[in-house]
Amino acid sequence: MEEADLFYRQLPKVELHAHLNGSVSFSTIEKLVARKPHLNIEHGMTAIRSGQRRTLDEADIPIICQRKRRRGQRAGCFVRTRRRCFQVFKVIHQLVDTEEDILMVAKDVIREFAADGVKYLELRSTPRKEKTTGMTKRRYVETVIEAIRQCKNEGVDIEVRFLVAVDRRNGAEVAMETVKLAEDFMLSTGGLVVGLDLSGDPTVGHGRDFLPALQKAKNCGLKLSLHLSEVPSQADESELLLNIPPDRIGHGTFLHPEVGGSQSLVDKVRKHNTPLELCLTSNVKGQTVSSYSQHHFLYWYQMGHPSVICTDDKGVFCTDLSQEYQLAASTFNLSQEDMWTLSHKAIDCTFAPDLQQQLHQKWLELQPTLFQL
Ligand SMILES: CNc1ncnc2c1ncn2[C@@H]1O[C@H](COP(=O)(O)O)[C@@H](O)[C@H]1O
Repeated sequence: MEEADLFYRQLPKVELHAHLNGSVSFSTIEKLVARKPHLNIEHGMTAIRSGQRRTLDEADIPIICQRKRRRGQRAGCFVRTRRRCFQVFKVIHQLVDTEEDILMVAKDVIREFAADGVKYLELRSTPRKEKTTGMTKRRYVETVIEAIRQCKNEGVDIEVRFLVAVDRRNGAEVAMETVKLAEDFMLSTGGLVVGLDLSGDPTVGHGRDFLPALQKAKNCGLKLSLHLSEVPSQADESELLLNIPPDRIGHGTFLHPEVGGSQSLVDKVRKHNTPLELCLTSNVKGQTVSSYSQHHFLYWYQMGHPSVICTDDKGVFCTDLSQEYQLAASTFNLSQEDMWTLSHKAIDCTFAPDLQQQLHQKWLELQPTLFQL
């Protein structure tokens, strides 16, 4: 491992934007595929490798076609290259449809983040009911919580909290039910469930439909992390959602005036000092940002606004948090000390105020050895 790789791996980090099923690694996918060979799923269908890009919308897919048997080739399923980002999640959901799968996936993801030097992780996931296997939304959340507890008992060196996710595709009524579920778990898990996420295909539905559910969540003490302006032309929606206001913003790619947002949106974000969760590789591979150097990280970072580097979907986008830190440093010419400060400041953006002092302490303990490398 090169010295710079080692530095970013050993740098203590905070991950605040990680979708559980988007974070499933290659080795876990292999275990899932072995459990469900009848699905004929190949790894190329669950990840977007380097050099590959996908647009975010999921319309006019899947184009899962039967491959004609040619000499030297296995028959089976393949997906045409124009498959889009959100289709990939549907494939992963087919593979992860029992409590046993969720437990394995969540434990593997937690261990992998820990091995990557992440000391505090906020996982988010959409509770799913699966008729065929009998999994309920409540059991789904209970199983993720069980995975977090088991990792803790096994001594994995990471603190984990959970955000219950609302998928915008499922509409306002389901969103309200999800808030109720999140509230129940916030009260019954001793602080492991800390908030609510609004995510899903940003081109589907309108944020105004979710205002009552989001407001209810906020009123009952859940922290709000909202995907906002992830795609262009959502200024009206962002304006409405920023009025709540959220506690953190996912992506915020098109908030600023240079990319079709507005100064009024930027002013709102700045007024509340709302941290942004920024996911470089996800945005480049999802084609909402044309290249790393064009990423809006620089806009907010130069302003001194709280900006936290995150992975989004480390499995789907074939990345990890160390790599994202390293990419940001090399793209924007930032020093290792700058990246240290960035990871340290991320502690103040977590939804676990009870842990912040302990995390600051940990960072200070690790600092001398890190800079001796
Ligand atoms: C690429 N940027 C993104 N924008 C919006 N939502 C995203 C996302 N990446 C993932 N998700 C949301 O997370 C789900 C998968 O994890 P869970 O099944 O919930 O654990 C996706 O179905 C989508 O709703």
